[in-house]
Amino acid sequence: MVGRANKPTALASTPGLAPQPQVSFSDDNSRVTAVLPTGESIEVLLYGATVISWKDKDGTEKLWLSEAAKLDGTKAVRGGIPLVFPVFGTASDHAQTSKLPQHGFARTSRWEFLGKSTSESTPASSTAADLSVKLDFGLSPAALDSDTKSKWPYVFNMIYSVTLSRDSLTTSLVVNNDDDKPFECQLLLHTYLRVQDISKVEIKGLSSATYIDKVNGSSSQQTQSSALTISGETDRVYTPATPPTDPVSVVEGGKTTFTVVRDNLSDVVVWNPWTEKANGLADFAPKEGYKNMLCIEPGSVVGWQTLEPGEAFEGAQTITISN
Ligand SMILES: O=P(O)(O)OC[C@H]1O[C@@H](O)[C@H](O)[C@@H](O)[C@@H]1O
Repeated sequence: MVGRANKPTALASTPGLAPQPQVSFSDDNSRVTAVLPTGESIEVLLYGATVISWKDKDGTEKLWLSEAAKLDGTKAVRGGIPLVFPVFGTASDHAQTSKLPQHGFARTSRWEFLGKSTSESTPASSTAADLSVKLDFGLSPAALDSDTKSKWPYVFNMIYSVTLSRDSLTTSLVVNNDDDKPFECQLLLHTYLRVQDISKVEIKGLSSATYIDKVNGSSSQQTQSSALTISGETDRVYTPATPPTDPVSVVEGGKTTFTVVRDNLSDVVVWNPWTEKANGLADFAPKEGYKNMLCIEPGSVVGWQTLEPGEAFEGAQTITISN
């Protein structure tokens, strides 16, 4: 455990040198916040290691968080970036995870804050160094309740790293199998992006990708023919054929607002509940909020990752904003 502090603190600068701009930081034992000297900020709940806020230098929120989201640890957070592990949705036909609730237990477990670190980079366009901050969180069976442990009795260890830079947010999840038997898992970064007006949004980078449409319940694969627009309930699991480094971008009113680059995550879920589904979700508010959100969820959810004893799987996303 590193650096518990109740009041905001600034990370130390090098002794003997003029004081440098610093990252300010606070940890009140239920949420961790970090603010770059240039104004960008993030806030992460220990419950679920859920990123609940990401603001740019002007204080503009980039993630959508429901006004009715429970932040007290009684329910998975509706908004931000909940973590899905070890099962996406429910999987009654998959023996190892069949007893687990929807989207598994990572988003409803209390994670441990492991520590923070900063790094500097000098962009080509500037001589001043930019700071970024990385926050690390950990989860292992020790933090699970006995009911969850009985439903998923594997010894594992996960590290989730959240890195805030001036124009981007990277979230990276590493799963280690510390057991003496293999286990199978799925994982997903369930990112709720904030948009101004969903009717003006186009999602690019999925053209020619195959997908399963969960709204019509069909298990047959379809192929995306052009940029995707959202005009009704949308719940699709895409598996782009392109390398995962090819970005998925969100374009609003003709301007690219988010670019999502995946690392080692082959699938992308696109979800918007639209009117009826949003009405049915007690923690979704305001009910018109579906117009201001779009879930772009990089993951590994089609099929299963098998981890042998001692093996690890790492997947990450980097979301870049254009101002
Ligand atoms: O209400 P939950 O459990 O947070 O899930 C929200 C949505 O999450 C998406 O990832 C799923 O594809 C949807 O089917 C689901 O409705």
